Order: sequence, then C-alpha cells, then structure tokens
Amino acid sequence: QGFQLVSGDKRLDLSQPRVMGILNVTPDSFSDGGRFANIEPACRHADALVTEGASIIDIGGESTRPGAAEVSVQHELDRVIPLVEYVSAHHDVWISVDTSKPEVMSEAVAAGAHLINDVRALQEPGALTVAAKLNVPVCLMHMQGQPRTMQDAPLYHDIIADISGFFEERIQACLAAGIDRDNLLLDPGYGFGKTLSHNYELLNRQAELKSFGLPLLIGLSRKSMIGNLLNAPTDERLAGSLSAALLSIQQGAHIIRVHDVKPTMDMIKVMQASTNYQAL
Ligand SMILES: Nc1nc2[nH]c(S[C@@H](C(=O)O)c3ccccc3)nc2c(=O)[nH]1
Repeated sequence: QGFQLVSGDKRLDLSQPRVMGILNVTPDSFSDGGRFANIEPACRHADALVTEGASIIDIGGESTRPGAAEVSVQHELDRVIPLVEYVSAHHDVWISVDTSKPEVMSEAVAAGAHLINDVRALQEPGALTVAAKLNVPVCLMHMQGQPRTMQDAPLYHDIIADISGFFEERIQACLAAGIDRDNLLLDPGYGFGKTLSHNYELLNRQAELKSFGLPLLIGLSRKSMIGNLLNAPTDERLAGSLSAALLSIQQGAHIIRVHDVKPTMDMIKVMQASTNYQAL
C-alpha cells in the first residue's frame, strides 16, 4: 500500500522499504552516566548511519536486555536528548525515540524527534495521553511479559492470533485516547517473549499482520533468533540479519530497524532490481 508517515511538516513515503538505523546510546558509550557525557562517538555513529542511507535514526537510552535494571527518567534523558538535538541540528533525517517513558517522549519530540518507538506499546502510565498530545507517529510493539522475565517461558495459543489480539486492544486504547489511526505503526517484537520456534513461525506468517492496514516496523538485526540458530556472536550475524530482513520485507515489512544500514540498503537494491528489471 502507499502508506505515508506525517510528522509536523515532514513526510516519509513508505511505498518502498525504509531503513531505520540503530544509534546505540547505552551507558557504556558514555564516560560517566551521561551527564558530562562524551557524546562524540554517538554523533559520529549518527553521521555514518545517515551517510549509509538510513531514513530514520532510532535513539534509545534504555537497554531492554532481559534482566536489565530499570533506567531512571533523568538518566534516560541525559543519554537521549543530547543526541536528538545533535541529529536534529545536523541532518534532515527522521528521528525516532526508543522509549516507554512519557517524559522522554515529550522532551525528545520537543528536541526534534519525529516518531515514538515504544517497545511497551504506550502501556506505561501517562504514555497514551502524552502520545496523543504530541500527535506524532507511534510504533506499537508486541512483547509478552516484561524484559526481565519475558524469555522464561514464552507461550502462545496461536502466535499470530495472540499478537493480533494484543494489537486490537492497543489500537482501541490509542483511538480512545485521541490518537489518530494514521499515526500508528505495528511491530510484532521479534525476540520479545518468543522462543526460537515462535520467532521463525512469526517470520513465516508475518504477512498475516497486513490485515490491520497499518505500516509494519520490524526489528531482527543481530538478534538471538539469528545468533542461536547460527551459533554466532553479534558481530558474525550480518548474513543472517540480511536474510531475515529480506524475508520480512517479502512478508510485508515497511521499515526495517537495523545496525548495518549500508548492507541492508544493498540488499533492498538487489531485491528491487528483481522487480524493476526493465528499468535496468
Ligand atoms: N520497534 C522496535 N524497537 C526495538 N528495540 C529493540 S532493542 C533490542 C534489539 O535487539 O535491538 C534489544 C533487546 C534486548 C537487549 C538489547 C537490545 N528491538 C526492537 C524491535 O524489534 N522493534
């Protein structure tokens, strides 16, 4: 479909697959907790992601690693806001903020972010109200349980039906809060409360999620569903990540959230050449 995202005076055409580049702002990329942070490396990384062709830069300050300690609002702000400000000042690229905290959503949009990427699908207190007020596109991601315990015993009756039921409920909650349906994106949350088998069934059946008539945002890059299958450390998962990304686009993905932007852009070009061969 000809989906288009609108945020303020920016438009993002989704008639072709778009790449969202992951900008890591984890605590260890700062000198001391982020207050007097050396954000230089993260700024250089952002520049590279834009140069490689990312349409969106995803900036997140909270690791959703299973077992990760909760990050305070101030700590998350200290990491995220300086980078939103840098990217907004130096590039025309879309900026998404990967957060579940309403305060971080507000400050990030005020600092120049265009899209909210919430792995908790606006379920935190106050998140729905703030997202409605900000009136920017929001990605609703599925997660079974919480990061600390989600991988203990994932269980589904039918994984597509269960995730669809979750999306139905979250979409209704968003509409009731005054969020425009045109501002919603869906993400099945690969690796968030899913076994290896669940993740590959989801990839096999992902196209069934097109029934919502909403853009699909997908995150597969370097995930354990690739690492465990290949028995590969994170820096040896590129081929697997590109393979999964290609399958996901064939199964309806509009935005792919990745670490390796240039290789993913190359994959998309090869994929598109196989359909627009007359133009070659
Ligand atoms: N929308 C959307 N946002 C996301 N944020 C992430 S963090 C994840 C990772 O592997 O990047 C992760 C999980 C656990 C620990 C570290 C990093 N994953 C997604 C996704 O799949 N979709």
